[in-house]
Order: sequence, then C-alpha cells, then structure tokens
Amino acid sequence: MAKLRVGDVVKFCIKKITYFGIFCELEGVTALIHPIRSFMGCRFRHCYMFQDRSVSKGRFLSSPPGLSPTFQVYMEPMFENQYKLLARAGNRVQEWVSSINFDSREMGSSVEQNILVTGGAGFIGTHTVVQLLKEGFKVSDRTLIISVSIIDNLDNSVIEAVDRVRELVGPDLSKKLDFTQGDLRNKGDIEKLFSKQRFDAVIHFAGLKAVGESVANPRRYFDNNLVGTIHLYETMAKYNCKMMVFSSSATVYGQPEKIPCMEDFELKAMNPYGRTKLFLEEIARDIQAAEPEWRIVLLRYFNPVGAHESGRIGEDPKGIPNNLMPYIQQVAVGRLPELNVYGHDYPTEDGSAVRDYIHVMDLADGHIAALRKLFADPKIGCTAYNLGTGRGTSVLEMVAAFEKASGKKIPIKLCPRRPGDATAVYASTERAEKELGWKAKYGVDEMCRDQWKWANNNPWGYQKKP
Ligand SMILES: O=c1ccn([C@@H]2O[C@H](COP(=O)(O)OP(=O)(O)O[C@H]3O[C@H](CO)[C@H](O)[C@H](O)[C@H]3O)[C@@H](O)[C@H]2O)c(=O)[nH]1
Repeated sequence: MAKLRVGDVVKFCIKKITYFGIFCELEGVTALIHPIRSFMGCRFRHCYMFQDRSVSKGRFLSSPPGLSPTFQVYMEPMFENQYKLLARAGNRVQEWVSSINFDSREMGSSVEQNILVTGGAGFIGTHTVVQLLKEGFKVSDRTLIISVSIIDNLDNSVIEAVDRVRELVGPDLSKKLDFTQGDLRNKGDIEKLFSKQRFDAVIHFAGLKAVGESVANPRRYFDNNLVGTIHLYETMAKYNCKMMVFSSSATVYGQPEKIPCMEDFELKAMNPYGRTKLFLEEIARDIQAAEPEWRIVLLRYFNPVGAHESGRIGEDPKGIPNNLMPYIQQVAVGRLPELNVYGHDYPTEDGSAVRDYIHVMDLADGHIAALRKLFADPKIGCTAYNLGTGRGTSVLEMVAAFEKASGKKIPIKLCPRRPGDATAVYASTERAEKELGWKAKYGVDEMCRDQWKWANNNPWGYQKKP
C-alpha cells in the first residue's frame, strides 16, 4: 500500500490507457487531479476522489462517470521535477503554476491538447478546425485528441460558418469546439480566454488580407494585424503557451527574381498588407531568438482556393472579391457579369499571369503537420515553410478548369495588367515535404470541382439571397 503525499505524481491505468495525476488536497479531501485534463484544459473535469491518502488497488470514493471503479495506481516519480504544482485547499483550486516544460511525447498514450484558433471562423480557419477535430494528430505513435477554441471578431466572417463546422464534425466532436466572439486588439478579450483555460498551442489566422484596402487604409491593417498579434504574443507568454503556427503568405517574396520561391529567398513587401506579414515574421523571429523556448512555424500560403468536399463551407468574401477564384465563382452563379483578366501580355505560355493555387483542404492538413512538428521538435525554433503545390497555373488555365468543372461558360474581358502583380509565382515545396512530411494532394481539377460545389450550393455564400 503506497502512502501518497500532496504533490506526488501518480500514474494509473484505466482501460489500458495510461494517465498521470497529481495528488493534492481539495476542500480537505484528498484528490487526484488528472493533469491531462487539468493542465491542458484547466477544467478539472476529472477529479478523482480517494478515501484517504492510502491507495492500493485504487478504489474511487465516487467513480468518474462511465469508468470502471477499479484501476491500478502506483507511484511514478518520473515527472515530479517537471510539475510545479500549487495545490491549495479552498473551494476553487486555480493556482496551478504551470511552469512545466510540457512535452506530450512523455505523457500517456492518449493526451488531449487544447488549441486556440484565432480567426477560426474564416476561410482557412474553418477548414483547419474541421480537420483538427476530425483527425486529431499523431506525435510519435500517439494520437493527440484535440479540443479547439476559436476566437474571431466576425469582421470578415459569420457565425453560420462555425455552425457548419459543427454540423460537419457531428455532435460528439462539436462538444470539443468552443467559440468566443472577440478581438485580439482588445487585450481583455484574449486575457479572458487564457485565464479560463490552458492552451497548448495557437494557430493564428486572424487578420485582414485585402491588398487594395491595405493601400487605401494602412492604419487599419497595422492595427488589426500588428497590434492584435503583439497582444496575442504577450498573453501567450504570460500564460506560458509558447507554440504558435502563424499564417504568413507568399506575399513576403514580393516579385521574386527566381522561381520556384525558396524559403531562404530575400523577403520584400509590395504593399501595407504584405508589410504586416513581413513585420510579423520578423517579430516572430525576434521573440524566438530572445526566448528560445518558443516554437513557431510560419506558413507561407500561396493561393488558397477550393472548398470542403461537402460543399458546406467555403470562401465567402464581403463585397466584390479581389481574388481570382471567388470572382470566377460569382460570375458562374450569375452574381457578376464577366471576369476581368488582368494582363494578357505576360511572358508566359498564354500571356496571363501564373500562380500556385492550393486546395484549402491541403492547407488545412499543412497546419496539422505544422502542429505535429511543434509538438515533436523542441528544436524547431522559428521556421518558415511554403505551402503550395509547386505547380504554376495561368489565369486562363484556371478559367478553363473552372468551366470544365462547372459546365458554365465564364465570359472574360482581357484587361491591362494589375499594378504590382508578378508574372509568375510558385513554391518550392521541398522543405515542407522533408521537414513537415506534408505534400499537397489535390490538383486544379479537384480545386475547381470543390469550389463549384460550394458555389452551386451556396451562391450567396453563408447569406440568403438579398
Ligand atoms: O478579377 C481578377 C482577380 C485576379 N486576377 C489575376 O489572377 C491572378 C491571381 O490573383 P489573386 O488576386 O487571386 O492572387 P494574388 O496572387 O494576386 O495574391 C494572393 O496571393 C499572394 C501570394 O502569392 C498574396 O498572399 C495575396 O495576399 C493574395 O491575394 C493575378 O494574376 C491577378 O491579376 C484576374 O485576372 N482577375
């Protein structure tokens, strides 16, 4: 019979799954707090009571719902040094000093991770949340169970998109999804979230992304993208959450002198939006250099298109779209009369500009690969990865592919080049393939098929026809 003391870490098995718990006192009753839940979610849902401090074959005073009341329990000194626990007697045990350097690889075989997704109601955010909840992710041989909290100010997104995410993942997984309407520029909004629960990593999508608007109103861009992100870093540091996947963009390559774009190319910005992405990359590098415990992955997206194969979620820009595919989609459903093709005298095969279009589901999987890397590689530092297919497609080829997928004719008007546009941009995918083990699966035909399914089912996006 083992004698446990407050602060002891114990290892126990329930239905062959290994858990770790910390023995403490709670309102005068000895309790085993399950750190997987409590540290990861600060929720104390699993608080196992014992009759006294003596535990043999583990008998619960009150057994947790759905679990067998018998289990094995034994002392496990392995983690004692890693957990600094302040267990207080009192009616609210909140004071967990979580200066642990948590490494999921060392934990039990099933570990729940709480991921904060900023801007999770947006285009790439919704698709990533669906994949995260559905697939979880594996680190070494362990599947990490995910719970997701979205914070989004709904500036360029709608709550309907989150409802559809819930519909796609089903009622059980929906229980693992939280939504908060909040703005990263209000420090109080982020503070409130972090003070309620522990986050293990953040995927940071929130931000504005329209190039033209950023030229007309740069302060709005600096405020949203820079101030919001700085607040986020400060709060993460305060709560010792130091893993971040950041949405960067191929825009940081400016007009690349060579293609394919490699991650170590010189970085340039062509407009205020691009400058915010470039500054935020630099900020990430500086923070990580000063505090090496940070693990940050910068994902440079090329041209995200397509939609979830269900046709239930997709891109729904407010106003007239700036980007090619949402524009084509609105022409196809009759919301716009024709597509302006900007530039037909580029030195490319058909004279139109070439980009690296990537299916949003591939991007979503790229975020999961990035998270896996963060959890598995303490030496990741701050590393940038291109997320593209490595293939270039011209504007006219995209139009033809969409016509084929939709069976609709897309009327076009050949127009002069759009100022600031590069001739051809596509990614080198080598680093992401090698280090993240990620490679895009979908081609242009699937992108257009899924984009059309979304457009055809939702010609007015998430809104009803006005
Ligand atoms: O109505 C349109 C819209 C776009 N285009 C053309 O289609 C191509 C793609 O344009 P997008 O606006 O869809 O995408 P960009 O490549 O210009 O920019 C996108 O990808 C960049 C990185 O490569 C940045 O991330 C940027 O923020 C993002 O909008 C360009 O040649 C553009 O001139 C048209 O011909 N007609």
